[in-house]
Amino acid sequence: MMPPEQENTNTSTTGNTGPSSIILTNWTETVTVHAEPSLSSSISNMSSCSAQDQGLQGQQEPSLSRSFTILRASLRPVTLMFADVAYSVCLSTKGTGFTSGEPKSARAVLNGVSGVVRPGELLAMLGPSGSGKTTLLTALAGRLPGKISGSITYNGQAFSSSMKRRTGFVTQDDVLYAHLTVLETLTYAALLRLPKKLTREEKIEQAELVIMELGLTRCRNSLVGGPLFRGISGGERKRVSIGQEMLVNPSLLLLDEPTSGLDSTTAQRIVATLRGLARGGRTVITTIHQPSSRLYRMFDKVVVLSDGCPIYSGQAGRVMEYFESLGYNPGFNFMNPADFLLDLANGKLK
Ligand SMILES: Nc1ncnc2c1ncn2[C@@H]1O[C@H](COP(=O)(O)OP(=O)(O)OP(=O)(O)O)[C@@H](O)[C@H]1O
Repeated sequence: MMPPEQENTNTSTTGNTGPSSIILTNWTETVTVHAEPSLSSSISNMSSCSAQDQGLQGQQEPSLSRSFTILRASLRPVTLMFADVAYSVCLSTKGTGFTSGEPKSARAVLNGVSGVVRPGELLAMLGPSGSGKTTLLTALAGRLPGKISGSITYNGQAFSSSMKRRTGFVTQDDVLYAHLTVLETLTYAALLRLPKKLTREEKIEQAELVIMELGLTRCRNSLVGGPLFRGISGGERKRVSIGQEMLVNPSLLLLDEPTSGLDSTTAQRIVATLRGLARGGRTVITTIHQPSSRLYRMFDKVVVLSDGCPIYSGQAGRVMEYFESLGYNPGFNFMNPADFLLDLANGKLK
């Protein structure tokens, strides 16, 4: 099955999302308006706040507007294009694999995957377990070892160290220190990762802003916790991990299963956050398992993988129309498109 559209390969940004109207405007607004903002309401303001931002500039503390300007300047629109991406892993055919003379066989993990994501867009990768979502995400983040065939470009260029600095990657398994509080975790991340141009106070301020933006105020002084003692909840952990990447204001943000194990309301808040980050001028890509139709509607684009092969890559809203044109009919009108796609990817619909 072929992807439905060969997307135009020019690298211009979409619509009105440029570096001049980014999420950080919302952070300042949140600080001035809410003690503990509702995430969805703060997110809903994101894409339209450049005018408000200008209005607020005069009222802000000097340090806040300075750090805001420095971070805003670091945002660069990134158009990510991947074409015909294929990747194989070497497997030992017998024995333990510890001796170099053993015969090896290759297993294709990705096969001919293409797509394009522009600034302002949120792309979701769907597919059954083992279909290659994490492998593709890791490849797009420039972190996959070994040879990848096909092409992956960032504004038409290969992955570079400057692109690496502008990329945020949230892995499925977080690496957080159990004995630190949420505030300490994000403050240390800010002190270590924010540019030297910012003062210590400005960096701490950014950590506080991210806490508010992600609705973590209630647990800001709670220990993160771990396997040996209980700390913050699973959803809060995910948001702390996302916050660590949000702090550095990445232009390209990739997340592996940010909603796994979460209730539908928390999952919706996280996807709303991601959409808000995209609308602020970023390029956002996430893998996701079994999204509800409410979540599905928040995606701009989807790539659906089945055993490493793409069965769809394009606009999320046109998926049903595309498969209907191929003769695949869900049979009733109110089906969650994600359920339909996963049935297709699992080979349940013939
Ligand atoms: N280095 C490797 N060595 C062997 N097999 C690998 C390697 N990397 C990936 N695979 C295999 O490739 C397939 C795709 O893995 P991947 O983690 O990308 O799937 P996924 O769609 O993200 O799965 P899940 O939803 O369960 O996380 C799996 O069958 C996995 O076992």
